[in-house]
Amino acid sequence: MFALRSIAAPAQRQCFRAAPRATVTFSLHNQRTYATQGKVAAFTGQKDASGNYTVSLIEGDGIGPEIAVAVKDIFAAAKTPIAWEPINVDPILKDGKTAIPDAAIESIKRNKIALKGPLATPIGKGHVSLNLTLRRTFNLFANLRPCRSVAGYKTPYDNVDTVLIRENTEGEYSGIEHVVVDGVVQSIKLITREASERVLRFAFQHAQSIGRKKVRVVHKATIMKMSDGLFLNVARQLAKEFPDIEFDAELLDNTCLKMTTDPLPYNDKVLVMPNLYGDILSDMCAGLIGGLGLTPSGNIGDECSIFEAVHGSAPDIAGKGLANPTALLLSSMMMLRHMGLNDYADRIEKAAFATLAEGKALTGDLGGKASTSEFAKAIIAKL
Ligand SMILES: NC(=O)C1=CN([C@@H]2O[C@H](COP(=O)(O)OP(=O)(O)OC[C@H]3O[C@@H](n4cnc5c(N)ncnc54)[C@H](O)[C@@H]3O)[C@@H](O)[C@H]2O)C=CC1
Ligand SMILES: O=C(O)CCC(=O)C(=O)O
Ligand SMILES: [Mg+2]
Repeated sequence: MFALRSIAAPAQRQCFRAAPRATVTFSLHNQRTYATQGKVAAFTGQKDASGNYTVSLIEGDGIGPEIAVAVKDIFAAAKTPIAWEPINVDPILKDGKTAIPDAAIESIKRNKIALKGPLATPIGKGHVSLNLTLRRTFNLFANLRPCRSVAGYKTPYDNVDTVLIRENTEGEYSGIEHVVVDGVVQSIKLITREASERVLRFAFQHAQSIGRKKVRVVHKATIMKMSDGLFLNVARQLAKEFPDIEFDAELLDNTCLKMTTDPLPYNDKVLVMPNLYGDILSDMCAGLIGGLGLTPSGNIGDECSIFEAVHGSAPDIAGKGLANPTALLLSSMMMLRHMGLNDYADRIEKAAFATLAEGKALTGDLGGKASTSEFAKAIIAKL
């Protein structure tokens, strides 16, 4: 996909991978974590004449096509009633702004649902992030990012089970930047009552539906008194509508300290926060359980939803068959549950967790030697 991009190519970046660790077994099966309940509108896609739902598929950049093949193979082996509709989201310019091609927009609008591999973003000059463009185009206001320890894969923290919800359409990612004078630039963090209220409402509803009794806003209203202050005040007001949910708030830096010291007190909460904080905290949470190869996400909107891993295109390992497809696979499990295909999700997820727990066919990020496709085949063998 890179080669086709007219606007710019992303720079390679130096990254690190989680160190391999020994494995132990413990059990952790709270499938409600990987659900999307609390959504404002239910999935309304229709089956075709063969009984399949059509899902728009963006394979993405870097490791995207490799992990997408793994998910497609597993879905085919599980006879999941999904017909994939591959779409091309190479950016176009509309009125001087980065936009998604019309055919891709129509596909997602028609199907109401998409699975997406990572899309790379150029640093500095070049097109606006296509990930953000997709979220804004379809008004995918809530980015749900659950993060759960993988049974059998030992990290410094056992039984992590965090649920993070990130405002997904504005905040620090509004993309409103300009040069004031040479050497001085301004970037506007836009926070609106409307977008804050809809993501906060989603957070309270999601907490109710997954049986969590606490919602916590993560913020920096001490510094960004007006913008984060508005987000926090809207949350305080909204909390009155949910008397069964305990509401509180925590400063972002303190949250980072506490989560990396002991994440377990966060297992009974839903965390909700402005855009950038959620972006950073969700990668941090991934680090608690074994890395970005393991954490899924859903971009939830009223009319359609797009499911994707938390991670990016991983240029350091792309094209080598090394990528861990678990994060995209778990994202597709969230997608299946969102579509009401819970039995398929349960079955595939069980096979995936059994493969991870067994530890014989792990990818390199988890200390194993298996390729992406060998890992996928091991899951298929357990279906
Ligand atoms: N939602 C999306 O599509 C996202 C896109 N990006 C884009 O991805 C590109 C690369 O960004 P980076 O900062 O390198 O972050 P990254 O998430 O692509 O990679 C960070 C580190 O995690 C490892 N990693 C990520 N996914 C993995 C997997 N499935 N299996 C094994 N290891 C994995 C990578 O090898 C790398 O060492 C950038 O252009 C960025 O804009 C970044 C994050 C999210
Ligand atoms: O769009 C990008 O380039 C990065 C997005 C990102 O980091 C995320 O969605 O977590
Ligand atoms: Mg990110």
